Amino acid sequence: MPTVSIHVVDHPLVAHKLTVLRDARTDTPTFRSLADELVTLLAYEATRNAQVEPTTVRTPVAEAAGVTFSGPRHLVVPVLRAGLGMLDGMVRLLPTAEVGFLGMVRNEDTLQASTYATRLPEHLVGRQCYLLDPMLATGGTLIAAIRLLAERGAASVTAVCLLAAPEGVAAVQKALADLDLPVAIVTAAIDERLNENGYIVPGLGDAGDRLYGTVSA
Ligand SMILES: O=P(O)(O)OC[C@H]1O[C@H](OP(=O)(O)OP(=O)(O)O)[C@H](O)[C@@H]1O
Ligand SMILES: O=c1cc[nH]c(=O)[nH]1
Ligand SMILES: [Mg+2]
Repeated sequence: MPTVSIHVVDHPLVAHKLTVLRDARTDTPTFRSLADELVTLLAYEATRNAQVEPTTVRTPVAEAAGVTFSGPRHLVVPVLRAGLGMLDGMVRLLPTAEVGFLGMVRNEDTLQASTYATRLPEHLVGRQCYLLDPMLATGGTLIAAIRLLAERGAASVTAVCLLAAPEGVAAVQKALADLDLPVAIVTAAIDERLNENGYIVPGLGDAGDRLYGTVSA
């Protein structure tokens, strides 16, 4: 089994929301709330392998068999800045998760990612981790973020991305083939390609700018 598995969520609600998100006419407030809704739908798929153990509860009528989360608390890590726009949508489904932060930025000339902030637990042994980053373009950002979580002992890493480029998916699979923990990418779509500026085509533009109303130089 490859270390990195890819899950494209095929659902009309996801496809509809993504279409409006892509639309250049969609304003920032609408973009933000749609991204939030879309993440919650992706989170449903991303948490499919959440560890649970059997338990029982007493209903008003009888004893019922059920499950409860097991193992150490989940860790949710938005990759600043744009990943912050995905945090509420994710923790809506995982309210008991701990939240860590990674600040990363891609140099738009070299397309190399660098890390400017790290606020994570030192040890992640046994913990299921969820990385939030809307755009998987060249893959440089995600590769560095996943490696960092793996080095700290994460039991698994699931990256939730709104959009991915085929080049980025291939780069992540190649770069992380040596890892011995399960890595998954859950996304709403894999687009056609990257353009000469490293942007996803057709994509949705710069996710951070569209979420926060800024304009890239
Ligand atoms: O796959 P890659 O080629 O590494 O590119 C993807 C990264 O680029 C964007 O972040 P950006 O650097 O624009 O930072 P921002 O979130 O602060 O806008 C995006 O949110 C990803 O983190
Ligand atoms: O298409 C892209 C590529 C990188 N970052 C973005 O925000 N959009
Ligand atoms: Mg940006």
